[in-house]
Amino acid sequence: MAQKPKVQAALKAMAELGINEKQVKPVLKRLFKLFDKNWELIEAENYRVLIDAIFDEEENEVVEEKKNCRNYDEEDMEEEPQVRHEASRTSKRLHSSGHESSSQKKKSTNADLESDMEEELPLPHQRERPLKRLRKSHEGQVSPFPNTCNPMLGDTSSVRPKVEKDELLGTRSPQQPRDITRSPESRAELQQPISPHIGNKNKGKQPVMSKPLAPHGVRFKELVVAEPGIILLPKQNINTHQLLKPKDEPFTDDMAQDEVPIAAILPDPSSEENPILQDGATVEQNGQEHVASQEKESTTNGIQASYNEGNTNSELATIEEESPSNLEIASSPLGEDGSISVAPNLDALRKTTAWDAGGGTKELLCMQSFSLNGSVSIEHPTVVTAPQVPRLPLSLNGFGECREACGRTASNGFSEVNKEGGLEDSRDLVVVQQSDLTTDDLRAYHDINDITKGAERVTIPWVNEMNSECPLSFFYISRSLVFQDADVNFCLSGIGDGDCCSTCLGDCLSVPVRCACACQTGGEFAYTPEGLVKDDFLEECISMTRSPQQHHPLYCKSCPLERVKNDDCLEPCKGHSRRKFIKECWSKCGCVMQCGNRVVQRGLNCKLQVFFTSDGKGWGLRTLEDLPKGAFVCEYVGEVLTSKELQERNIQSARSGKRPYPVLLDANWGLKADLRNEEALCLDATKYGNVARFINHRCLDANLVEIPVEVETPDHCYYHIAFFTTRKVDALEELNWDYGIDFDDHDHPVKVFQCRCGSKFCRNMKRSNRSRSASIAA
Ligand SMILES: C[S@@+](CC[C@H](N)C(=O)[O-])C[C@H]1O[C@@H](n2cnc3c(N)ncnc32)[C@H](O)[C@@H]1O
Repeated sequence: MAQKPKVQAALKAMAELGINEKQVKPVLKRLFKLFDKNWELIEAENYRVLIDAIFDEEENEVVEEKKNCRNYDEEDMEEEPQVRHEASRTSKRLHSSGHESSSQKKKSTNADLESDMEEELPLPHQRERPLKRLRKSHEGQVSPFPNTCNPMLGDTSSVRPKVEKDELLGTRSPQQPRDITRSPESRAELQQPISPHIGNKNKGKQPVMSKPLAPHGVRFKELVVAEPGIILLPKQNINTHQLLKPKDEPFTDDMAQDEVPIAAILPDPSSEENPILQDGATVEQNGQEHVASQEKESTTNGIQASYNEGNTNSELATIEEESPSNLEIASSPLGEDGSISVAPNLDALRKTTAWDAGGGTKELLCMQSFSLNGSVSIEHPTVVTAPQVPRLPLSLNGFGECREACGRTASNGFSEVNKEGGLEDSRDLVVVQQSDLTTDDLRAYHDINDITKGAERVTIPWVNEMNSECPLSFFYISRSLVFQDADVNFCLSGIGDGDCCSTCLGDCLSVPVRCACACQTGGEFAYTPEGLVKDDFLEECISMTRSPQQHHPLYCKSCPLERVKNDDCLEPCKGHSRRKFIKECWSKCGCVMQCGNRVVQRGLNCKLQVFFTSDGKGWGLRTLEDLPKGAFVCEYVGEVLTSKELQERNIQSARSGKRPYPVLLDANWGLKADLRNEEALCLDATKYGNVARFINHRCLDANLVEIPVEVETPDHCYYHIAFFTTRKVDALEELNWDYGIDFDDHDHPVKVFQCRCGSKFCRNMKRSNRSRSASIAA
């Protein structure tokens, strides 16, 4: 009986979620036994386990009902099947909304819960499968499952979703988003497994870590509404990542644990030379001393300078001088989106902002300082202007939205506005496994008119003319965000005078004298006044990508990729493509946002469309307008991971069958001696990404080339990967880039997928041919 108050508390908590006692008690009882009477486990994270188990229970019931329904169908073929299915669903809802099913009745007649808990009864449905959904209740929130996303309707949590007539009749159009506003009961439907990607193995059935809130996670500042339209940003570390369950990703092929990220170049395996470097020197593949030292003179002075500067206390003084000012963040896609105040403080954390271009949600993330004793706190001002944006209801994976019914929201995945106009972050929401989402759910999740959910300057529709599949869910972000440990330092003090053009005015391109930023880009502006990459610059970038061996790849003395494997024996570096950088003007520059040397930072601006390819590559991206050669299309946006974090994800993904799909930011890896793991970065767009995650691979003659672009930091560790057209691209052509995969590398079996690029230079095809001829020869 000692548990009674706890039982009551649990029942109360569930009641607040709209789950009635009769549903809760038998589940609670089982958990109690399962966890050996350990209430802590049951209570953890606002009864997360309990909620999950209740959903599981419901799911089983749904399956049971479906089975019964099927049996019934067999007996009675007269009734129209779709109607029956929907009727079954309706009946499920009715059961859930208070009308007891016979099974529930049985359960509800159990003896008193407390006394039951003391008994050592066999557990009827003891599951080994751990949590299916994660939930964190929201303080002060009336109901986490509002039945409406219309803020004007107030709390309607007690109202059950009515079954629409067309839903009953199965007449809802396939493109019509279903009302994703559900009661907890109706959410049982979401748990029914789906297979958006046929052939996906292990569809998200791996366990979720039940360890709550381990110390990783994207740390976003919580947005708190002080008054409509004004958001305060209290300091808080939020472990969003932990709330995200692994989900099926759009990358459908197996990748080995030691997968090579797609930006890694792999030297010709026939080449014997893969020199191990000595004394910090990098050596090119033919054994000559590497040109890294020359490179350092020409390209890494800035790096060194910024590190040195960054480490001095005098920088703090500089920051203090500048602190009262509001600085425009030029990296905003719109430039004018907001300003930041640079406030000196001695926090261990450095924060910066990333926000959508729609003028709505601001996401903040914390970035660890690596150089200063103090830190620069870049806080976004209180300028969120979407007070009337509705709070999202229970959403599909915790981040979806009810756009159809509610109009456009400013959310791009990290926070959302509640009924009162308050912003909430994603941790308050239920996370549903990707594999649990039905096609209809996904259709509702993605705005068919804009997969970016308003995060970009332009809308990007998606279309599937091939089948009924929908893009899998992911968090659309328009700017890369640090996952956790990456030393990304958007520190104004880190930008030396030589790295910016503070004395410039207007448009740097319009004056004959090259500004400091141009000097950082090899002495010339990379862009034409029309905003295209200059032909010779572009050609060199293309050549470096297509023939990396001719451009002397860079070899790390101790490659971060190899280092993090924790092997006893450190493997030699496999080589990294040499790159040409573009340095754009930024906040310390005196020029205007429309300066011709600010292209990537102004964000995506082409008419694009996500579409389902007809040649077996899944989703792809195409242009809806003709694009000239050298045009900026988009950048590759994702989570910024360290090489170690990448390795951890690789290990996890090898276990789960899902993998990250990283692109290395390795352009300076061979240049900087003793690169720390936290400086060896990559972008992973698996969960958080932008439209670039839909761009498919094409061997060699791709119509896009990736060019490293530095905006906020000149250290070459973190930079933007921007895609530019390699030639004129016609409207409706699919966009593609060469992932740099070496399908021939047997040491690292990176058979990410069976390449269907269709290029006559296809490396995968060549390999298949070679192995075929080898087997014929044998
Ligand atoms: C970055 S995603 C591109 C978007 C992806 N097609 C989708 O449906 O979400 C990379 C994945 O797309 C598929 N893919 C990309 N290029 C391909 C190609 N040339 N041939 C076959 N599959 C390709 C592979 O499954 C690969 O793992």
